[in-house]
Amino acid sequence: MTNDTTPNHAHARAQTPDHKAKPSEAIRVDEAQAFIQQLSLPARQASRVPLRQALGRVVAEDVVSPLNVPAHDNAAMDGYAFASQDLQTDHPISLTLAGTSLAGQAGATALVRGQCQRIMTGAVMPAGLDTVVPQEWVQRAGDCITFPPGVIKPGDNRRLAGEDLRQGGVALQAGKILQPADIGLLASLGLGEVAVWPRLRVALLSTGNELCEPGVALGAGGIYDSNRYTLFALLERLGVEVLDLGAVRDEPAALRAAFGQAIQQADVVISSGGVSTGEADHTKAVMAEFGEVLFWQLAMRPGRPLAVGRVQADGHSALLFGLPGNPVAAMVAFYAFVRGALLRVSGAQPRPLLTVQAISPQGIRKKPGRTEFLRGIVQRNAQGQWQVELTGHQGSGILSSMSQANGLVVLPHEQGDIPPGGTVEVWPLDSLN
Ligand SMILES: Nc1nc2c(c(=O)[nH]1)N[C@H]1C(S)=C(S)[C@@H](COP(=O)(O)OP(=O)(O)OC[C@H]3O[C@@H](n4cnc5c(N)ncnc54)[C@H](O)[C@@H]3O)O[C@H]1N2
Ligand code: MOO
Repeated sequence: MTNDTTPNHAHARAQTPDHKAKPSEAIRVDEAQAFIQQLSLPARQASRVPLRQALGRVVAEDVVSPLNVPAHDNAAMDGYAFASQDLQTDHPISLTLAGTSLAGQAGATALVRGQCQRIMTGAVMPAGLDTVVPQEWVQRAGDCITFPPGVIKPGDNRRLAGEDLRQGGVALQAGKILQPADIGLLASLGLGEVAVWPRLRVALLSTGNELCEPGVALGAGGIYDSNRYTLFALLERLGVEVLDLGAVRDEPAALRAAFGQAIQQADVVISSGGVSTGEADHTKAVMAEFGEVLFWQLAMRPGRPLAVGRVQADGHSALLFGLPGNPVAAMVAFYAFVRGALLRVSGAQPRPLLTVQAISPQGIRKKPGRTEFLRGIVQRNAQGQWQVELTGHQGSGILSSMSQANGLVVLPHEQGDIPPGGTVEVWPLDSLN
């Protein structure tokens, strides 16, 4: 990493009033991400929740397995259990039936060589027996069962105690975002509760005098506030607790009251609008009153302006993300900077985003020197390869192109034009939490 990419440098440069920032001075996306990566929240208190309320929550401490799963060696097939020494012959194997073991019964008494036990899937293996021959393989005449040599190896069709989870081992690591399989895994350990971090509280507001609430007649010069609805949905899908503080007029007193309330009530404050260079904007000045806020001009499209900082009100501290007002820019900035940060400060150690390398049949014009995010539909072509088609007009106010898309094409900073048939990286949006 050169000096150019250190967070400190990003910090210093971001202090420059953004209306003076020339495009060449804009901050790189990876530089901004690295800065955001080191923002943190004060320590929070974990609590235990019942499994049915744990989906999507973040595990606060390693879960150590209190028992072996399965608890006993058991049969993986319906058939006959026997001792593998009985396989040491080139002749058909003949065994004498001693009894029956069903799932849910305690282990049967020990058997000896030459004996076998009728056994059902999941039943505890009788002591001394280590192999199961499936019933399809045997011929049975009264108490005698026979099967050919060579079809079964020692240990076949037997599940070992602890082969899924070993007592004393870490079954789930702190930082895991609980998925359906994890909930089942905790249940398989007999645990009814799990320690999780509290849900992150995120206050959401939009700024601008033009904003009207959906459901109300649109005033002259007005637009409906869509950002608060997309952002609310993005946050809800992420599993955080959202405090919707509404649309705030671009007036210092109103902004001061709204940001003050947001900071006091939430871990993270997310606003949209007012972070660029507009004449009427008081948003940036008010944000700056609450703490150390950086007003970035980013080398990206869409989503050039972004405010990031740590703010305080009444002794309560919060992180602040001021997203650009244009609807697509606000969403792209959320995906590029906010989503990962929210997961991280909520205690999660998320796995890296799954991305797709897709062919773009159409060429794409791209200037090196900025990261571009384009909306596209990614699907398999007739040859079974991933292929992406852009969803029309890519202006940062064209929310319909985002609505049609199932992925974001990410063209990195240094990238130049993509020739027809070139390969691009796509972030699949539909599969995200
Ligand atoms: N001279 C310059 N002008 C602009 C620049 C620049 O660098 N120099 N940057 C442009 C870019 S890029 C963006 S993005 C916008 C961002 O500006 P703001 O964050 O200050 O946002 P606003 O000016 O408040 O609004 C921009 C645009 O978005 C609409 N908007 C705002 N909030 C909402 C909402 N909640 N729901 C739907 N739409 C919203 C607003 O009406 C404007 O049309 O600035 C460019 N200008
Ligand atoms: O953030 Mo702006 O164009 O990049 O909409």
